[in-house]
Amino acid sequence: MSLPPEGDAIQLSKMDVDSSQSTGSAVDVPDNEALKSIVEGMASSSVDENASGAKPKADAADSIPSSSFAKTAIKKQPLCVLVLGMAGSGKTSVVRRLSTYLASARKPFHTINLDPAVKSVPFMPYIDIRDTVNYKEVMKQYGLGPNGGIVTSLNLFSTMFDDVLKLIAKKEDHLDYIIFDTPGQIEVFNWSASGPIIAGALASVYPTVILYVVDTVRSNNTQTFMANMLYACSILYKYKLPFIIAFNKIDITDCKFAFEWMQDFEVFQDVLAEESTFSSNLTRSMSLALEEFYCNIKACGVSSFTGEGMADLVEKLAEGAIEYEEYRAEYEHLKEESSKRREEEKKKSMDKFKADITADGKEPISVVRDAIRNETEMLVNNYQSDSGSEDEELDADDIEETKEIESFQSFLRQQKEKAEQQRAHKIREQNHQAE
Ligand SMILES: Nc1nc2c(ncn2[C@@H]2O[C@H](COP(=O)(O)OP(=O)(O)OP(=O)(O)O)[C@@H](O)[C@H]2O)c(=O)[nH]1
Repeated sequence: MSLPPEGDAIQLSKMDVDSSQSTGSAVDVPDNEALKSIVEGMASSSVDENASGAKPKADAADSIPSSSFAKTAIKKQPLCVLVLGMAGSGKTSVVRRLSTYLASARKPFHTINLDPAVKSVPFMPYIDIRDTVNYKEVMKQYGLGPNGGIVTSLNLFSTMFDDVLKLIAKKEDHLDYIIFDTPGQIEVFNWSASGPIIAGALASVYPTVILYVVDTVRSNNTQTFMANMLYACSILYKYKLPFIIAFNKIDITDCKFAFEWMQDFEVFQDVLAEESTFSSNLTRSMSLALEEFYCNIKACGVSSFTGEGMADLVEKLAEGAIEYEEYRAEYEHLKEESSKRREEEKKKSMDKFKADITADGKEPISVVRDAIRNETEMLVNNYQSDSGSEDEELDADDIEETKEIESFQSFLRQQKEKAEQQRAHKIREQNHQAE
């Protein structure tokens, strides 16, 4: 693990995957301590301002003393943009183009690469999963194929996502956007454990939106369009975060048709009427179900090649950030409700416990009773077996021990009687109250 030279994008530690343990042994847990030291180290290192678009250090706001009301009253938070989409839809290209656009608009941002299998990243990521998890070693050590390796790598990475949050927190005051590029296969993020962990962790701290990239050229086909929309719908309802669809590659095909299909159900039906396959019938019936989904999303057309539509996309992201506030309110409400529920459950079990406590308040009756019964039975058994052979001579120690046993037995009997009396008293009281 080595720190990048000052001025480079900061990287997480390389996960220690020891190739000598290649047969069936578990991959080492990510080196959190090393990460922590990097977090500390970051305080003194600087990030490449030009590559990442971060604000110059000598910002006017920085010259305001930290005790200043103006600086502490308004806490700026970056907008997290999770870029998802089918394989080859152009996620990475969109992240790259958006980065260029934000840099030229002097909007500070960072990019984070969550794709462990990507060969090269055409932008300078602030955090790169490949610096933490070696996906090929994961495949080797777990005996997995490429997809399993990607899923496992992302799952491993998500276990240390709190460290990623700490790294982000170090820079949050200076950032407007944090853009996350995700693995090529959408199911890796969407249906594995890591997706909800990462999205949930981000959304619980920062305004977060999902940017769903669609290949407009391929979506010209009604069935591909419907498959894309069903996927988008499942993501929207799964994460319940503000959702933006970016129809990419509009330099090849205009995305007007897609907007029409989304806005006007009949136009889509007319196109489907020209097809008579079984799948078009299925698509027809499904399109009805998606009407409500279309009302809840924002869409725009972009080209990662020409940069067309980037201004519109940034506008949609800003709307998403506003919409997120509703999510935050709901999230806070849910959090409050669940903590209330937990409190009530705690109180209920406490009451139950108190009701089961003896008069001297030391132990629940049932516990004392069971302990006494067990002890008594054990001692009586021992005593009987010991005294079974009358011919045996008892030495002084044996006599002493027998006396002790007898006296302890009598103590236990008393305790048992006391406990039984209390129990009977309690039952009487309960019956009395019931009457
Ligand atoms: N014409 C055109 N091609 C594009 C555009 N955006 C991406 N591409 C091309 O589409 C292909 C896939 O782009 P990527 O950015 O790698 O897509 P991705 O979704 O990140 O791909 P994976 O992560 O590997 O699934 C590449 O060949 C890009 O050059 C665009 O706006 N216009």
